[in-house]
Amino acid sequence: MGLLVDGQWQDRWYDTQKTGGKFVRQEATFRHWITADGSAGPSGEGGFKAEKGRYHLYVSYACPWAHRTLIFRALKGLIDWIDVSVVNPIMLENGWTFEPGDKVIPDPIHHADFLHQVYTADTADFTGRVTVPLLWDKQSGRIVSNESADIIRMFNSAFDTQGAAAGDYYPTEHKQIIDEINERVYNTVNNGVYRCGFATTQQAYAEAVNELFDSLDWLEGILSRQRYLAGDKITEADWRLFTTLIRFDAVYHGHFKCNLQQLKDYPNLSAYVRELYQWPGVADTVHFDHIKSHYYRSHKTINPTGIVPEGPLLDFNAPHGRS
Ligand SMILES: N[C@@H](CCC(=O)N[C@@H](CS)C(=O)NCC(=O)O)C(=O)O
Repeated sequence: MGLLVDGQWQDRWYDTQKTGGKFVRQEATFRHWITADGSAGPSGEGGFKAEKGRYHLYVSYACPWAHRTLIFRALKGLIDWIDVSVVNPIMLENGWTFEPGDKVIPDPIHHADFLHQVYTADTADFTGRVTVPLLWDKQSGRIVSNESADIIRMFNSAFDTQGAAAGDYYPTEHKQIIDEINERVYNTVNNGVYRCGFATTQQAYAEAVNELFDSLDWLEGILSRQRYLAGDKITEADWRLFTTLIRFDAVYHGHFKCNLQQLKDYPNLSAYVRELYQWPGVADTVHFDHIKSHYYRSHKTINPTGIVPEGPLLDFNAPHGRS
């Protein structure tokens, strides 16, 4: 684990000393948008028009943020439009790599050994973390975005006039409620599990774990009254929650010490995760081999032996009963 400083790779773990043991995630750096006509989006510059075959997505199958983008690519029928490279799940002193391994898909554009080379191909003196997902424009030779929340919004609508699959996961009438849910889910659940796992003081961990389980109780309550988080239709808010929940019992409960309960202790949340897993196209985006080996083998400060546990045994194909 490391970062680029003036274009040079440095092997450094997250510094939590200045923040009282708390893990603080850095803001993404590249914030341009693909739009239907190439006009500028809500941030960044214009010039990124939605076109078949023009963009390339770099992901890790382990990463919950990258996972969102793979789900939207599948839901919106963009699999043949946007090619994907998949990094090796083990992230150590060189950060994300394309070291050959099961399900690793190499980089056909830069033939990179390391993901940081793709960042410096855009900005030679780049300073910052080298994260997935990363969306690359083959035409201009530039990074479009490394922010998953933006990338799923682009995939949701930018390609619609050119024949993407139907479905609007951020409908105008529900934007406000989706934004409100996203805000709490991001801070206390999506990033909350990392705040538990990467905390380096008891107090920082305790704060994060209590907020996480308060939010899971709140979400369980919502799902006991309605089918999806924003009402009777599935939205972006559900998919953003899903990528954390699907990893919960397998990695966050043990490895990140999110262990006041397991997901299976929440009847509504666990049935809901099964329903979303069984959604057409979604199971193909879930790879527990990469998920488990990434977390247990990459974070040496948390799991020095690198041993990957055999369990728990999970069956996301069991009937969900949420009709
Ligand atoms: N804001 C980013 C966060 C992405 C992110 O942190 N990805 C992790 C993998 S789960 C990563 O690549 N971490 C490498 C690092 O921080 O050095 C997004 O949502 O796209």
